[in-house]
Amino acid sequence: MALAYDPLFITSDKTSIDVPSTPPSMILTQDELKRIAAYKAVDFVKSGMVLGLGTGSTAKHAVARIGELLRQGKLSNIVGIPTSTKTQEQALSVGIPLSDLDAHPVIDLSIDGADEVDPCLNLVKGRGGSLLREKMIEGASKKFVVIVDESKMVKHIGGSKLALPVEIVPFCWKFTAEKLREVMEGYGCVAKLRLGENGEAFVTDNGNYIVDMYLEKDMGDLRVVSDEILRLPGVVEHGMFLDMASTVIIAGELGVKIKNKHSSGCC
Ligand SMILES: O=C(CO)[C@H](O)[C@H](O)COP(=O)(O)O
Repeated sequence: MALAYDPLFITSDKTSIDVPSTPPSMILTQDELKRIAAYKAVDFVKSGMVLGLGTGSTAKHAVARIGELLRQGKLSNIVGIPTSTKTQEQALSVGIPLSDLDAHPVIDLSIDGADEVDPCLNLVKGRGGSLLREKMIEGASKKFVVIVDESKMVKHIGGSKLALPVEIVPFCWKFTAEKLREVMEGYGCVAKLRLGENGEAFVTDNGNYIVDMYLEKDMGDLRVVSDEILRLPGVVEHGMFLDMASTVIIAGELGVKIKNKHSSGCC
């Protein structure tokens, strides 16, 4: 029997979604799934909150929704802390008052997308290039809600064909990229400087470069690998967000699934 898609259908942490033997009657695009996850996360937003505003094609739906609720008078007294200049522009365009971490060192709630999520809610982020500000802001948040479509769920982060991003200073970037490759050699690493649309090095909002680390093997102990990367002079930050997410909202063809950190069985 085909299952109809119901965006309000929410499974609990431990419930797995059964894959129907026939396709669902309503196929949603990846962007529609992202929007559903984003809207569900905005349900956590209350008037008076300081909010970390994420970056990317999923987070932009949350920013748009917060702006809409402010305009409708359903939310008030919100302060947004944007994780990129792009999000800053969007948030201003939809009427969200903005501030920064200096003025608001404690954030009530951050909402952002991710590139990969593992069963323990560890993340890879930064394929959009905003990993440093995202890690600073989301790390300062009492609650960090991650919004993804189901394609982002993986068994092990960093082990997919997509890269683990590392932000590095531009000074002698080849030297740092080579040191990174050496540290990650055991995982079959190819390190590539990220290029922008103009074919030049992609430059982050912080004036840095990004090296994308393509790994053939799963990383072992993520904390050990994280420490090894961060110890390298020239490295600013990497895209592994370990033990940071409080909740992950996953939108799939069969509905929305919410996973909480304390019931993931890992923490
Ligand atoms: O980390 C990020 C940007 O630095 C994004 O959150 C991540 O790349 C997911 O993006 P999208 O929602 O477009 O799939």
